[in-house]
Amino acid sequence: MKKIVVAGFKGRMGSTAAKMVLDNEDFDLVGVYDPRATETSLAGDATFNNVDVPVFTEREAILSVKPEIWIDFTVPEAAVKNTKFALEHDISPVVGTTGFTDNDVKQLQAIAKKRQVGGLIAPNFGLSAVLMMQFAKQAAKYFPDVEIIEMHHDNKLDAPSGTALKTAEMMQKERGDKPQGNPDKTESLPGARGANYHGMRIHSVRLPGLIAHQQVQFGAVGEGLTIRQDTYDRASFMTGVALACRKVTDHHELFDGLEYLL
Ligand SMILES: NC(=O)c1ccc[n+]([C@@H]2O[C@H](COP(=O)([O-])OP(=O)(O)OC[C@H]3O[C@@H](n4cnc5c(N)ncnc54)[C@H](O)[C@@H]3O)[C@@H](O)[C@H]2O)c1
Ligand SMILES: O=C(O)C1=N[C@H](C(=O)O)CCC1
Repeated sequence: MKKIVVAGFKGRMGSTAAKMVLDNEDFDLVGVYDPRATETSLAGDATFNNVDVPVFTEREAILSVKPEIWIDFTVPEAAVKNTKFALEHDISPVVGTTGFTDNDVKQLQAIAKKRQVGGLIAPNFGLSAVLMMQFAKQAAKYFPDVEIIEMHHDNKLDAPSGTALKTAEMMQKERGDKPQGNPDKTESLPGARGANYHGMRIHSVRLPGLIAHQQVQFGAVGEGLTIRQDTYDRASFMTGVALACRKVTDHHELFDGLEYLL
């Protein structure tokens, strides 16, 4: 049984992940962590089947339950520190928190390599999102003019989304740098044309009712192509999280994207 701790268990994704761990017979939920928690055990919480799992509000204390895997759905600033902490204690991180910079990822990968610990940081654990990114990369080779419209719930902290940034990075590898639109354009309202990633524009929509959605829209003379992905339920991320928990400990490096474990 894989001994797993979930950081951010009071949140939308952390609570879904903790339930997923409890629901899988090859996983053992040895602890949950969230500074926001006031209880000391999950016993008495029907959401988590009243199981007697210790609740931690201090990171160091988690070492007492000797986890092998650290699932993280927290906030960017905490997640970078949590991932470093996990790696330095030979715990394999499975991180879904978004907002990591390229530099954060590189530094964490260096720690993982040095300590020979396997792990994963993935901006999106949905299989449809992984495929959407791969299809977009493929299309960008032939259609370099593209804009990303990402749409999320209005409680989301980071913008653009981790998925949009990763999609743009993957497409940039195919299309390179290319300014788009009219070079003489003006913006009567600043930001009207969205964020600029190597010439590609990214637009972030935040609305109640949404979960996570993305449209990658390509345009060329006389034709267009739109690739769209929709997440209707956070449960959809759990197949990818469970897969990562089963596979990361077979590796000795920190991967940046679920596609490396599929
Ligand atoms: N990779 C994916 O597939 C995927 C899917 C959904 C969301 N996300 C990302 O997951 C993250 C969490 O999203 P959410 O909607 O669950 O947010 P949320 O606000 O509902 O939950 C975040 C939780 O983290 C806790 N937290 C804050 N600081 C912490 C710390 N130092 N240690 C432990 N916990 C801490 C908060 O108290 C809160 O309960 C976001 O970055 C989001 O973009 C990723
Ligand atoms: O709910 C969120 O926040 C999500 N964030 C991810 C991102 O930033 O790409 C994607 C899944 C949902």
